[in-house]
This record gives sequence, C-alpha cells and structure tokens, in this order.
Amino acid sequence: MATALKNLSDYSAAQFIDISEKKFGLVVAEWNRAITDVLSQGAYETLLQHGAKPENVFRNTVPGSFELTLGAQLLAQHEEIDAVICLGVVIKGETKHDDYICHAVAQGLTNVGLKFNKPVIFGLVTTNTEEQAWDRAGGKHGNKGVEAAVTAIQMLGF
Ligand SMILES: Nc1c(NC[C@H](O)[C@H](O)[C@H](O)CO)[nH]c(=O)[nH]c1=O
Ligand SMILES: CC(=O)[C@@H](O)COP(=O)(O)O
Repeated sequence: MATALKNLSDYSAAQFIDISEKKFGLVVAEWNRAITDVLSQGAYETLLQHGAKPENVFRNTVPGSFELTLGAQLLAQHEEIDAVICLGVVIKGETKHDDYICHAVAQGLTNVGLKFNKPVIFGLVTTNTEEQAWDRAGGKHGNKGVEAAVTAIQMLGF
C-alpha cells in the first residue's frame, strides 16, 4: 500500500512562494481532540516555519469534522483570507456514520474552495483505528497537519 511505503509529510520547500503577508484560516474539529491538537500544531508550526506571521493564522475549532465545511466557509468568505486549512480525525465506528461524514466533508470542502476560488485544504484523517490515526499525527506516516499546511502554501503558488 502506498502510504505504508513513505512518510506523508516529506516535502521540498524549494518552490515555496513568500507567505509573509498571506493570511490563513485553520479550522480544527474537536472530536478526537488529543489527535487533532497534534495535527493543528503541526500545521501551525509549518506555516510559521515557512514565513507566515502568527497574527496571520486564524485558528478556530468546530465540534466535529462534519462542521468543518461550514467553519471553512465562514473563514473563506472573507476576502483577506488567502487559504483555509481544515483538520479532523474520523475513526470508523460500528455503523456507516463515518462514511457519511467523510464523503460530506470531502464534497463540502471542495465546493467551498470552488465557490470562493481559494485553497481549502482537506486535512481529514479517515482511519479504521485510533492507532492508524496516531500514525498520521506525528507517527510513522508523518503529520497530516504538516501535509495540509504544505499543500496550502503550494496552492498559493499556483
Ligand atoms: N464520529 C466522529 C465524529 N462525529 C461527529 C460529527 O462530525 C458531527 O459533529 C455530528 O454528526 C453532528 O453534526 N466527528 C469526528 O470529527 N470524528 C469522528 O470520529
Ligand atoms: C465515526 C463516528 O461517526 C462516530 O460517531 C461513531 O460512529 P458509530 O455510531 O458508527 O459507532
């Protein structure tokens, strides 16, 4: 399986644009908070590491990943926001509820990005187990929050 072969957070900053004046929305789901906090910190630190100013990163939380779409829209609608990074962790339960959440968020965030013509990054960790989620939050498969921040920077250079 592709993921098993690499760290998802490996990247090259060589082509990054200057983001010192860029403004970022960061929307984080509170479900699985211990894991989403690690994703959020990874994204935040990555933005600052590559030149973003702390005062230009607007962090907000939503109850669960399903609410990421509205949270993203409430930030993306502001002209001064250049990109929105959305982070959540959905771990499969007993029913198909996780499928409905993940598909709704994937489509919803896509629509927000197209509506406001700006990067809205899908940083949703969708796993079968909590261990798999931790593997993607600073574990053997990197940090999905880092990956999402890098994607936002790359898209601003499009
Ligand atoms: N089971 C998970 C949820 N469930 C909550 C939903 O995201 C949503 O808040 C609720 O359906 C009300 O609209 N959320 C996660 O982020 N992760 C889960 O594993
Ligand atoms: C993954 C989730 O949506 C969480 O609410 C648990 O779902 P389930 O009721 O399928 O165990």
